Amino acid sequence: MNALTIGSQAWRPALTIVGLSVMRGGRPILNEISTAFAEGTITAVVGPSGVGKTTLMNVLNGLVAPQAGRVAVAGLGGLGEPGVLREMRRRTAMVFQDHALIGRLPAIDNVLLGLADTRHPLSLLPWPRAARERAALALADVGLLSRATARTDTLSGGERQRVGIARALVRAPRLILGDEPFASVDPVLARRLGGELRRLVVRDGLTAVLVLHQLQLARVLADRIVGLSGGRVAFDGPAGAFDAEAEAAIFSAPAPNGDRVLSPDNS
Ligand SMILES: Nc1ncnc2c1ncn2[C@@H]1O[C@H](COP(=O)(O)OP(=O)(O)OP(=O)(O)O)[C@@H](O)[C@H]1O
Repeated sequence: MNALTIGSQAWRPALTIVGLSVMRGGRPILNEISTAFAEGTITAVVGPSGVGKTTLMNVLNGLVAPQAGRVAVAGLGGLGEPGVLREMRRRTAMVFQDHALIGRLPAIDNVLLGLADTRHPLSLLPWPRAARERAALALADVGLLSRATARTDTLSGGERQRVGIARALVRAPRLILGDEPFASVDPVLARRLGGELRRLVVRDGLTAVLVLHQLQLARVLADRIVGLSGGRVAFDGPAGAFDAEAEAAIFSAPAPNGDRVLSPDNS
């Protein structure tokens, strides 16, 4: 795959999307989208409500099949080709705003649930030592090792968010997909957690694609912003170039029902 340029830097694309079109409920949602996501970077996907951000994430994790176009995974091939989706899922971790953690379990046991697909679903055996060590390392990566044995429902909102991120990281993913991962925490904490995630993305050369509503967060956290409007890519460039004009072009476009769309940070 060709190098992906962000600003003046060239990156190795991990995922490349070419001519992607998706229909939902008989309506075209995404129209001939082409873009790429690079290793060692965070890409923020932004755009008005209903534009198709979650739909795009669902195409990337294979939950929604496109009507046209191709998603190519570096070193593997197209998502529709035999075995590629399975391997892609193995390499992918999802980060949610609500991690659906089990409150009565210690934090480390919630992290171990990230490895659930590595053993028999009905296994009653204790987790092997190697798995517990991986979980402890993931908790250390998010600065929460000291709370490993604390019941999850005694942790703060930010600490629970870190447990959720550790549960994603314990899978040793190459790709992190997040749909509004910081929507349930305040902007200051969102920035801090985002910064921690960013450090790991850079350290391990991961590829992160995050749907973000908070544009200020997208600007400081992401290397690159992909802005969707009217089913198309209306902005695709370095986060630093996502200026007021770019924001207005995306969020002032008429919504399908004719309403004007307000920018999320100003509404
Ligand atoms: N299963 C479905 N069946 C029919 N239409 C759907 C389905 N899922 C999504 N849609 C429609 O596709 C469009 C895009 O939805 P999507 O959830 O991708 O938007 P979004 O940009 O993530 O919105 P938001 O920011 O509000 O979460 C919406 O009009 C939605 O109603």
